[in-house]
Amino acid sequence: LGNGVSSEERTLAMIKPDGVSGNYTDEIKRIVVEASFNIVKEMLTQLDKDTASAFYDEHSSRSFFPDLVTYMTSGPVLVMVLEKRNAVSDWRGLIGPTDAQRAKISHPHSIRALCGKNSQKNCVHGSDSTSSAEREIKFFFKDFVSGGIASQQHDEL
Ligand SMILES: Nc1ncnc2c1ncn2[C@@H]1O[C@H](COP(=O)(O)OP(=O)(O)OP(=O)(O)O)[C@@H](O)[C@H]1O
Repeated sequence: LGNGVSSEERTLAMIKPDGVSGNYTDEIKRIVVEASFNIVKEMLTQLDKDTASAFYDEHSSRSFFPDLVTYMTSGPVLVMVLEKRNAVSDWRGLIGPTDAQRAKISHPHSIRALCGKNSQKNCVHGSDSTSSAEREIKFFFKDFVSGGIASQQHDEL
């Protein structure tokens, strides 16, 4: 098209504290690259309580929320922006179901089957829709324009 618009889609992926501390980062990144995702941003960061709570705000009324925040702040996480066609659903497919115990049975080749432990310690995160992806990418990478026209951030000058 020549106007910078691409048909690529972006999603936010995160290797959660158990994945990073369990040394699964290299293996997960190998799976990401083999599945033809382009890693366009990455950041190793330690979430504090406010940041983890804000990220999972939609679950704030759930009984597991305090434990979820404790888990997500228990060590560094690796946040990545992944790009390919159908990135959101393809990444959700690769990570498998939320409950890693179930993943081991129903999706034995999924990432959560590989490195998750249960319904909380499930090793990785993936945006569940294109609108969540856009929100989550902005959450971690404020200046990063999601959705294809990433090269035009300076034209307000
Ligand atoms: N029943 C539960 N008990 C404990 N923790 C849970 C439970 N359900 C979900 N969680 C935790 O909260 C996170 C968010 O839950 P959600 O239902 O959005 O799952 P998900 O979309 O598969 O996971 P994520 O949003 O992290 O990719 C889960 O990934 C998990 O860490």
